[in-house]
Amino acid sequence: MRSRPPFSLSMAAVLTLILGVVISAILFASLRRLEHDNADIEFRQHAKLHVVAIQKSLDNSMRVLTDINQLFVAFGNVSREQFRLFAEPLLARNPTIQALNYQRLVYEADRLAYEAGMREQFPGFSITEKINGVLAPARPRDRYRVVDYIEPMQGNEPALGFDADSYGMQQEAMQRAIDTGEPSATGLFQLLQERGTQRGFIVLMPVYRHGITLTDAPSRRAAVIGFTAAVFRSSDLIAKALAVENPGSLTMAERDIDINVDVGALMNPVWDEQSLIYGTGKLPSIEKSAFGWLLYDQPQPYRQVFQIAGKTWRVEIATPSTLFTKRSSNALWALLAALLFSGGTAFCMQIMANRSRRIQKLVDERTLQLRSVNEDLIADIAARKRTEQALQLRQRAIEASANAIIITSATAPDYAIEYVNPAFERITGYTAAEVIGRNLGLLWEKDREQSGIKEIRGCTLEQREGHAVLRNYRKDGAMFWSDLYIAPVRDDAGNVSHYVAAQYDITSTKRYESELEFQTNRDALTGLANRNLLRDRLGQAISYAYRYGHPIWVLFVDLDRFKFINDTLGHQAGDVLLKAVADRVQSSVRDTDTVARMGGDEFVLVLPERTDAGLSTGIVKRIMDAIAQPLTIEGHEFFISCSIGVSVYPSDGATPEELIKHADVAMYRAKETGRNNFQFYTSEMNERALERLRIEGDLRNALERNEFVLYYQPQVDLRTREIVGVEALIRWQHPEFGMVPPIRFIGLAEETGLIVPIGAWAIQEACRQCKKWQKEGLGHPRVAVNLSARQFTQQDLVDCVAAALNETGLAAEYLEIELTESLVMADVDHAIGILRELKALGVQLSIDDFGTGYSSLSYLKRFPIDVLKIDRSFVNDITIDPDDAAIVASIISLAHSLRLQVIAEGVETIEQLGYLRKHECDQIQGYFFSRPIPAEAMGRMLQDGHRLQAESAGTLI
Ligand SMILES: Nc1nc2c(ncn2[C@@H]2O[C@H](COP(=O)(O)O[C@H]3[C@@H](O)[C@H](n4cnc5c(=O)[nH]c(N)nc54)O[C@@H]3COP(=O)(O)O)[C@@H](O)[C@H]2O)c(=O)[nH]1
Repeated sequence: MRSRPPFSLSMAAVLTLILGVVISAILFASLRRLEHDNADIEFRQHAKLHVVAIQKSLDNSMRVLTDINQLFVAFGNVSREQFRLFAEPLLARNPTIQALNYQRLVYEADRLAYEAGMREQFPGFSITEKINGVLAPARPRDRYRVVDYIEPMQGNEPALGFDADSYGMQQEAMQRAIDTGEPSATGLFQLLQERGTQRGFIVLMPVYRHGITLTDAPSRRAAVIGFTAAVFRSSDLIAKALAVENPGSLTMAERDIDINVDVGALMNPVWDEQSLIYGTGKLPSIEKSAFGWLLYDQPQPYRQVFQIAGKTWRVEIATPSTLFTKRSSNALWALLAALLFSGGTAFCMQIMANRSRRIQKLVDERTLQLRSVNEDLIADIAARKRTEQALQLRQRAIEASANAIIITSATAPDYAIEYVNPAFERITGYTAAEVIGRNLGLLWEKDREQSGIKEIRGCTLEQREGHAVLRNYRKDGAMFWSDLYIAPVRDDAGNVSHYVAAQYDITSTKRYESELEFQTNRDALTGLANRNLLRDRLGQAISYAYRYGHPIWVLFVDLDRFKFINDTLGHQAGDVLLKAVADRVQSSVRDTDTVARMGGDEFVLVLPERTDAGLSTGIVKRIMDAIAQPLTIEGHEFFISCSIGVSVYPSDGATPEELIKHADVAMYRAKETGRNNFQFYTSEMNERALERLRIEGDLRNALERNEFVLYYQPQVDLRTREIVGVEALIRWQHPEFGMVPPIRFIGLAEETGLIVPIGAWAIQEACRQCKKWQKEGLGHPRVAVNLSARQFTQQDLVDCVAAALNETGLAAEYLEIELTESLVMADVDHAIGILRELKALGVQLSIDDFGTGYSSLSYLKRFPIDVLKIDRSFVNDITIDPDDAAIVASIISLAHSLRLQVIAEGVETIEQLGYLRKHECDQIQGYFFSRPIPAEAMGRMLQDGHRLQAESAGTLI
């Protein structure tokens, strides 16, 4: 049940009411003002009429008096009868006049006669005066102003014969009348004939002797014989005047003005009770208040002053204040009507406000309900939208998934596919249309021997989740690895209605795993086992051998001259060679044997002995033979040999590390004994290997200990037979091992980087020595210094050479830098840059071991070189190998065509010398002339002027 709202005034209603009241009040005030003004105007109009009436009445009376006076002027002597006849109609027409009389001036002398004559008509007549308030015969005096004629007689009898002069108050008026000849009124006094309390007055007008010319006051006084007078009862005069003016009504005020009118008429210009001849009400008091007009009708008093009969008359008309409702209630009614209207309007407003409030409340309630419903609706819509969006998102996510998603029916036995996403189509090559309705097994139907298939089947039978890695097959038959997750989908009742399967293509992962496995255990270049797998396999083999008491052979294979091939042909060619060797080695052994590559050109083989086939050196030879087979790389045929060290389990070691290390030591020994052979490990070999390690350690301190020396091998000019140069060749004077040849430590120094400071020392020392010889006057041979690969890549090589020249003072032209052909060909552009810088110093440049590499003629042209040095290996066989002889001849010819000097090294025999001379080789170097010798010996040779023997040269050629 709805509760009634608490009553409250609406603002609109209150404002309406206030406005209504204000308007009502204004309306009321306006109407009241109007009414009041109307009443005022009306009052003044009527007041004027009153005044006019009074004035007219007085004027008329004065005219009557004048008329009666004119009677005397006209006739001189007027009889009583004539007077009566004349006065009666005048009086009838002017009822305001109490009486008209003629006052005759009677002198004392004439009194008796006069009185006697009068008694004839009026027995007992005598001139009278008022003595002590009682009429009595007038006391004798000079002159009497006797009321002789009086009309009407009735009511005025006491006045007949009265000596008016006995009233002193008339003297002034009488004198004024005489002097002016005009009517002149007396003051107010009690008339003789008055019975009541009313006062009266008399207006006198002189009667002059007939025929006298009146020029001035004295003549008038002298000529005056009497007076005509009009007698007025003051109140009656005004009352009658007002009545005459407004006949049929008591007062004009009562009839016309409809208000009480106070009229005051005075014979005085100022208000004076004594001179008040007529008065009603409370005149002259007028109540005045600022808002009196609002509630009371009281017009402003009307005053008028005028002159009549020598007197100033003042008439004042006022009305007492009366409640306006007495005569005017329009304003009140209007006020009431306005108030009622305002109240009604306010009430209506209140009702409307209440109604609006109720409606508003209802609207609010409905709005709240609607809002609540709306919010619920919005929330519902939002929830639906979210659900829809979530569904769409899932749908899109499934569609966008990079992995295959399959939904199948849970109905056995088909478990038919109902949905597959685009990823499934992409991965398998099947379209959705092709697989829908079929069993997911179509992906592995040609490869059913997989354990994962059993797991997936178990999942569907037991209605559970599951996972399996499977080999699947695309529509085109290509295999791919699939990681398949399957899960049951339950309906609202909890029954399995479908299965959802997510299929991840893990082919790349599998490939990566196998690659990783390969990288972890395999040599990337050859695919052979790497160190890891080798250790693992060797460990397993040791375990097996240990258990069954079988021996194991570990072969350490190192290719001979591989570095040369690698340096000359480049890494790519080296790789080809290594792969070929790997294949040959692999195919030389049993599948169960392990072939590993240790890095570079080193291979290790694990050959466990088997009961069916024992181990023999035949296996080693077979391997060496396989490797020694000719090999063609980039069109060049190579014959490569190897050195093999063999260690045997258990005699040479019990661990993989020991066995590999000892095989390595044996391989070194094999190398030392002339390459292309094999050596079984012996304990002595180990000592030598240890010695090598020691040499490496000592090499680091050799420079500081000044253990290096330079030997010099002379270079002889074949035309002059004189020594024109020397090659500086380093030697290490080891405190224990004696003189160590460079072949034993240069490689080690290269590997360790020690070649850089050692090489720098060699350049410095060679320059110093050469300069010394020059200073000693031993001629000017140039000194050639070998530069290793590591030095050639040294940043400050040029600075180093320049410093050596500067510090020793050797002229650059006497220094020759020897670089191997393979070194400059490794990076031609770099080499050209360095060579140019070196050449800019002024030094000579020669290419060492020329012929062993593959110098391009175009490159050769670009190199700023001076000398080509024919490799010893060609020189060695020029007398027995026509090919080498041809090569040497070609090199000489080529060098000359390029305007280069040619020097042949390794000249040991006179035949070699003869061949070289024949082919115009420029210089030779070799044991034939001199081995490398210490500096002192070289100095002596220079000093001695040692020359190539002409006989020998000539003989041999
Ligand atoms: N980077 C540096 N390499 C150097 C330096 N000193 C030497 N070497 C290099 O060491 C290698 C071996 O040098 P070495 O044992 O001194 O052998 C030289 C000669 O003794 C040898 N030779 C000279 N004539 C003959 C000969 O008639 N028969 C023969 N069997 N051997 C001979 O040849 C070596 C000089 O060869 P090459 O340098 O190619 O002219 C060697 O490669 C040196 O380069 C060094 O300071 N720095």
